Amino acid sequence: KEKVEITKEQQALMKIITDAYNRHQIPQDVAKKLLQDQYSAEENFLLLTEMATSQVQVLVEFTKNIPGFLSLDREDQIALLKGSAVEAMFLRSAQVFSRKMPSGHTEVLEERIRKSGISEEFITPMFNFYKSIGELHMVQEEQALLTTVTILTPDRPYVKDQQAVERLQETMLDVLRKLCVLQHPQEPQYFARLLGRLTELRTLSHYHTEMLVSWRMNDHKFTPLLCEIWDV
Ligand SMILES: Cc1cc(OCc2c(-c3c(Cl)cncc3Cl)noc2C(C)C)ccc1-c1ccc2c(C(=O)O)cn(C)c2c1
Repeated sequence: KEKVEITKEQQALMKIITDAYNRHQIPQDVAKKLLQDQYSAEENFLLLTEMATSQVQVLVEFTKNIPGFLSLDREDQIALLKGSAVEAMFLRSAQVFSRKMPSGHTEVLEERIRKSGISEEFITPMFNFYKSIGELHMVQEEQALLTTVTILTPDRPYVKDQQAVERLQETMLDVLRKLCVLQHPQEPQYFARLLGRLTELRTLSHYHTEMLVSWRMNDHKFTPLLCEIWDV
């Protein structure tokens, strides 16, 4: 039985990424708006759009703290952010649901998502994903590393130097694999289950493109930042 050991530099890498992940969160005043009492589909859409915009800003700041990311080709950095934003946001909102936010927030957030003009065919897989993430009971280091692995996916559209991204992603995957073995010794398949969620994320991301199209058709407006990152 090989002894799994996280090296000193892997420990340091994990600390940088986890601290950055915890430091960059949606500001409380934005999150609090979820509790205001208007519940129309319009109001819900506007609130969620504000959450998404704030979340993208948080994501950009977090990504800058991934060791090696800023050394990548500038255009590749943009391509990675555009290509992974939706998946990173699904991961984050899933973790918000599984973390059980302050009393009532989770229910309110679920209610607003269910009543924001998203068709049932997308709501079901979305909440199934939230549930499957919750069942993993990830520690915060695993959450931060899984988000980092998602951002560092080499085969996003328009990435030129895929090898450079692959090298960074492999570094993160190695730490995540060891962490899973150490955190879940009784579950040798845990790391494989985590990576399975990344496949589920890709499917959700395709659904999301259709969600955007149907919102557009109903003349819903997005913010400039979301238009840029989602090409809407
Ligand atoms: C919960 C949500 C939704 C959201 O996007 C909302 C949307 C989505 C969509 C959908 Cl519904 C579900 N998952 C992912 C997407 Cl990206 N698709 O389009 C939109 C808008 C443009 C209508 C963006 C961000 C959060 C979010 C994330 C983190 C936190 C957080 C914390 O970290 O402490 C506290 N709060 C209240 C959070 C809210």
